[in-house]
Amino acid sequence: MRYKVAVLPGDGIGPEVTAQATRVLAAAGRRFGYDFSFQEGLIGGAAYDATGHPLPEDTLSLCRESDAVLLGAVGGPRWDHLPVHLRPEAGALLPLRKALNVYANLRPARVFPALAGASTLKPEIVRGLDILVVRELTGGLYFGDKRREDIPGGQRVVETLVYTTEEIRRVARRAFELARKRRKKLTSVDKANVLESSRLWREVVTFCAGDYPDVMVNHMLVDNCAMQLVRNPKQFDVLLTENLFGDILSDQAAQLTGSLGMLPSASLGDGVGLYEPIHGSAPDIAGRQIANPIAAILSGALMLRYSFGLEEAAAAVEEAVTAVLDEGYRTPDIMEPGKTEVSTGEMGRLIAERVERNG
Ligand SMILES: NC(=O)c1ccc[n+]([C@@H]2O[C@H](COP(=O)([O-])OP(=O)(O)OC[C@H]3O[C@@H](n4cnc5c(N)ncnc54)[C@H](O)[C@@H]3O)[C@@H](O)[C@H]2O)c1
Ligand SMILES: CC(C)[C@H](C(=O)O)[C@@H](O)C(=O)O
Ligand SMILES: [Mg+2]
Repeated sequence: MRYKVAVLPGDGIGPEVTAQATRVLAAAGRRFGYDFSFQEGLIGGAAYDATGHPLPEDTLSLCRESDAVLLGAVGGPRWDHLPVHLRPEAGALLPLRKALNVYANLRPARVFPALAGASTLKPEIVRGLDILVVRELTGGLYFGDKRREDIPGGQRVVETLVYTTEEIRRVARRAFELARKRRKKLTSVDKANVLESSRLWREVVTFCAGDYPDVMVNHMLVDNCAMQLVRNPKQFDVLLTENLFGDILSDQAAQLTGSLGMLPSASLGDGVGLYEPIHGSAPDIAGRQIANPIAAILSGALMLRYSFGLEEAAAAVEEAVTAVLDEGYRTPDIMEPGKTEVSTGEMGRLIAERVERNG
């Protein structure tokens, strides 16, 4: 079987980590007898520099014609001065998510056994942690009308937060389905004490819950949730929330696992899936082969699972990550005394070799 994967390395550490993710996917293909063809496309600042636009039409067609998309990261200070429609984030990443209609963003935060001591929290608080953040990805403040206007004495900005019943329902149903396959607990996070959009969110989630009587549901205000995530994160199974809250809470959840460099994501709609680590282009460490490629590699595993249904291959990649961490190999962001520090490329090679040998 042949799968066509569009690879969009992007900016900063994006190319360094996607190179390791494709290396591991190729190894999984050799082991399990699948053929992955990787076709690269330009996105972000790299695309702007080469073509004058951060999301060239060619890239969009490549993604639409592929079976799945693997993205590194976009953005960086070099492009921050550009008008908003040409910036890597607002001009490329958000339009790509919208174009693929990937409204459900799955961000699993799992603490690998070897990394319970790498978190900044006490090991007993995070050991065994396994949370799935389900973030709505194509609505909310990110996509509402915005404008900036001059007023006497300064300026005035308007941002619009729009959600429809259907937008909430489709992501909620995905989250309930996922909760059903896990520990059957769903926490919906909102700001219903202030925001009208959150009141609708809560109503729709409550209505959907009627179809999933086996899933235990609770609602939590986002400020409390941020606190609970560091106080007692193991109370959570699936965390369902809107776009902006999900962005913030997932970076926070990532740190529970030891590093932002550990958290993968799958963005799913009804067509082509988009897979990306949740971290950004990390300009502070780019080009030095010290970035952690595990988030990108685990995003590849999510692609195997959710886009291709190759559960055995997905599990083999996750087991290989577990094994390599158990053997004591670490990139600098998760380094601890007595462990062996390796580069981005070495970490990718070790995981790929494991996958190919025995998972
Ligand atoms: N999906 C994306 O493309 C995406 C996501 C987030 C941020 N960004 C963009 O990236 C740029 C930088 O943003 P930022 O610095 O706020 O966030 P960031 O996620 O790039 O980095 C935050 C911190 O985490 C570290 N870090 C991130 N990934 C790492 C990895 N794999 N291994 C080791 N350390 C890692 C960085 O070195 C930095 O100290 C901005 O332009 C931002 O808009 C893009
Ligand atoms: C770069 C930015 C637009 C993006 C987001 O906020 O969605 C990023 O932070 C992420 O988490 O994927
Ligand atoms: Mg983010």
